[in-house]
Amino acid sequence: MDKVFIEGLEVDTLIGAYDWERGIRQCLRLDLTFAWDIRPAAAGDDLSKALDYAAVHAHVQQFAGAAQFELVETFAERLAESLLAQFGAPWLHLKVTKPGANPAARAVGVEIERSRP
Ligand SMILES: Nc1nc2c(c(=O)[nH]1)N=C([C@H](O)[C@@H](O)CO)CN2
Repeated sequence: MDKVFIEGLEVDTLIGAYDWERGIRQCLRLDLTFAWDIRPAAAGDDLSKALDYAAVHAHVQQFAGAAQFELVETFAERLAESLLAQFGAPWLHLKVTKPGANPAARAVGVEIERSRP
């Protein structure tokens, strides 16, 4: 299956399990890959048949703006559900990185693959 991807998308959200994190917003970096047959869009040079990565970006920003999760796991799981339902892709891979969460590491986070039920 073909893929449509967005790499290194940065969003601000309320995220964290510790008390000091509940009153601030932090950056998460997202790498998203969707399974998507690009041939119909390419055949007609037609955005309406493409998985519009600008629309995906807007959806992710709105989601992150409203989210208040403690764990990156919850953020990833709920965002994956929301994206699959909204855009109708059959499958996605999502990596959520929380930069700076662990000063001893370059980055920490989670990586998931989910399919549309
Ligand atoms: N597996 C996880 N471990 C931790 C998380 C998390 O979301 N998933 N979160 C924290 C804290 O919020 C930390 O990021 C603060 O720097 C600790 N461990």
